[in-house]
Amino acid sequence: MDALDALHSRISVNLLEEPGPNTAQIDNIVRAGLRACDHKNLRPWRYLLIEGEARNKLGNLLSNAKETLDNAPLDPITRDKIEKKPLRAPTIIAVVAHITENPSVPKIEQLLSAGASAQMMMTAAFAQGIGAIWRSGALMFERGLHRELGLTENQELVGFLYLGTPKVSKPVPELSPNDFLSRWNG
Ligand SMILES: Cc1cc2nc3c(=O)[nH]c(=O)nc-3n(C[C@H](O)[C@H](O)[C@H](O)COP(=O)(O)O)c2cc1C
Repeated sequence: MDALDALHSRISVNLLEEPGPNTAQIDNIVRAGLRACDHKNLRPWRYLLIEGEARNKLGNLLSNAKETLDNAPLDPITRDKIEKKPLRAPTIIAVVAHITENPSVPKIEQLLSAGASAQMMMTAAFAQGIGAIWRSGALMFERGLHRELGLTENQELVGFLYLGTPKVSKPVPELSPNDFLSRWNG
């Protein structure tokens, strides 16, 4: 797919099924992430590939994170619902912002770069015909979850990219550049 076509027509897919992207496709997705704009070339991104049984473990961690945030045990129905969330896609890539102290690059810029990296990956997935949706939620910011995922104190979760074969197709919304672009003449 032509780069501009992908950029102009990328769309998220929330209903995904097997198979997930293959090794070469994942490599392409990560390579796209690595081309995000990056002040001082700090490379403020890391990625965790979560597939197969690891998705069940992630579900378990998400339930635990919910219990921590609520400071109360989950009822079995809610626990089951949360535990199944990662099973909505065969493949998940967790995008992590890796923040380093730098006098020229504040944390916000490094987080933005990690977000840009995630967006690049979303577009690379779309360009290869892979369905993808960027998911987050309050649980994503729970530090116990971070620790269990192996994140260090200077790392933040930016999002979970759910990847797989699209089950549905959606039209691309019509948006006009003129509704968002204005000229500033000083
Ligand atoms: C930082 C971030 C977090 C998001 N979290 C969620 C989420 O948890 N659940 C969800 O359904 N969509 C979430 N979205 C939105 C979808 O990824 C998607 O962009 C949105 O549904 C619009 O669809 P489109 O990308 O096809 O325009 C998030 C988007 C961003 C940028």
